[in-house]
Amino acid sequence: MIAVIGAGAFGTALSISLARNGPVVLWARDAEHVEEMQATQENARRLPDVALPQAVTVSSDLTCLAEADIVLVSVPAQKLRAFLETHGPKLAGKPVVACCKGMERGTGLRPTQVISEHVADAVPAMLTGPSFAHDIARGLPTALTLACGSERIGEQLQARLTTPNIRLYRTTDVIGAELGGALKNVIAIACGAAIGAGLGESARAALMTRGFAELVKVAEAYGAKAETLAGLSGFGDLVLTCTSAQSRNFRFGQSIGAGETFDSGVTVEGAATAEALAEIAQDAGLDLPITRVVIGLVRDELNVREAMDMLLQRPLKEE
Ligand SMILES: NC(=O)C1=CN([C@@H]2O[C@H](COP(=O)(O)OP(=O)(O)OC[C@H]3O[C@@H](n4cnc5c(N)ncnc54)[C@H](OP(=O)(O)O)[C@@H]3O)[C@@H](O)[C@H]2O)C=CC1
Ligand SMILES: O=C(CO)COP(=O)(O)O
Repeated sequence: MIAVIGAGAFGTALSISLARNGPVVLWARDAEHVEEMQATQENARRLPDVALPQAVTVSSDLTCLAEADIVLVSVPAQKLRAFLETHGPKLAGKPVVACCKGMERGTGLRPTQVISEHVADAVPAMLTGPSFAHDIARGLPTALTLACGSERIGEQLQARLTTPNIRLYRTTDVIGAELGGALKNVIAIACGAAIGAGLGESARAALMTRGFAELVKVAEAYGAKAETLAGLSGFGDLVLTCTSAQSRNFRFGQSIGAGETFDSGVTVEGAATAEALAEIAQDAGLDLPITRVVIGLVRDELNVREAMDMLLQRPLKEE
């Protein structure tokens, strides 16, 4: 059986799709939330208007993990450590698939590194790529990356987690898959801010392209492979997130650009990841101009016009 930790939008969507292969248990920390989902067969708080199939059992009791041979963890990257500090030992020895996109503030660690710190004999893997929760839950076609350092376990996970509407490509480049997914969210905030401020589609294309160059610079410095970054988990997800108003990171940027408020309860991974990235970039001697302006925008230390001037007035260089 497959267990999914975290009944957010993504965990719920993955459970719905995986249930087409067999039984799934979806764990949520809040017993009241679980009761609501059981009563209505829907996760109205996080993924409204999609029915939970019978093959999904919703529970707030982690003893369900004993029966699971694969565990997907779908809590936000900044919340992963808190979950594992309490419950990590229950995952010992199992393949644990991180489904979150981010870099931890204060440590700069990737989700699979946080898992390895807290789960004994962990076999960490990563599921990432261009997909909105609602698309997956509605059965629309998607293609994602499954990254696992072990070729053998990666193949097993690829087979078990492929569903009728999720086609999985496999890689052993875990670093590349994780960093692509984390960093594209920062660039999506920049693109959203440009569009929200009315700077136009040419500005968005420039930010996506130079943002991708920034993503590649960081990820290669940490050992990622160029082909992973050019694939679904990097370029693919950058395109989706920077061009769709379904993206929360993009919408958050758009609200900054338009001078509007944004609901602080909405998960926006790119804001914390930009800060984490700046912390590690300084130590690694990396110059990340787009990340820098995103931090300025998020902290409200810059407006969009000042951010654009900062980017445009940098010394001229070769592409
Ligand atoms: N939504 C999407 O389209 C996609 C999301 N992702 C990634 O999935 C990850 C999760 O996002 P998403 O599901 O959308 O987020 P949501 O905001 O919808 O849900 C977050 C979930 O995490 C739970 N949670 C938070 N902290 C803890 C904790 N300490 N212990 C246990 N559970 C916790 C929340 O529980 P509670 O409700 O009790 O607060 C909630 O169920 C992110 O990294 C995101 O980038 C990836 C692809 C697509
Ligand atoms: O990662 C995602 C799409 O692949 C979801 O993006 P948001 O978190 O910006 O909504």
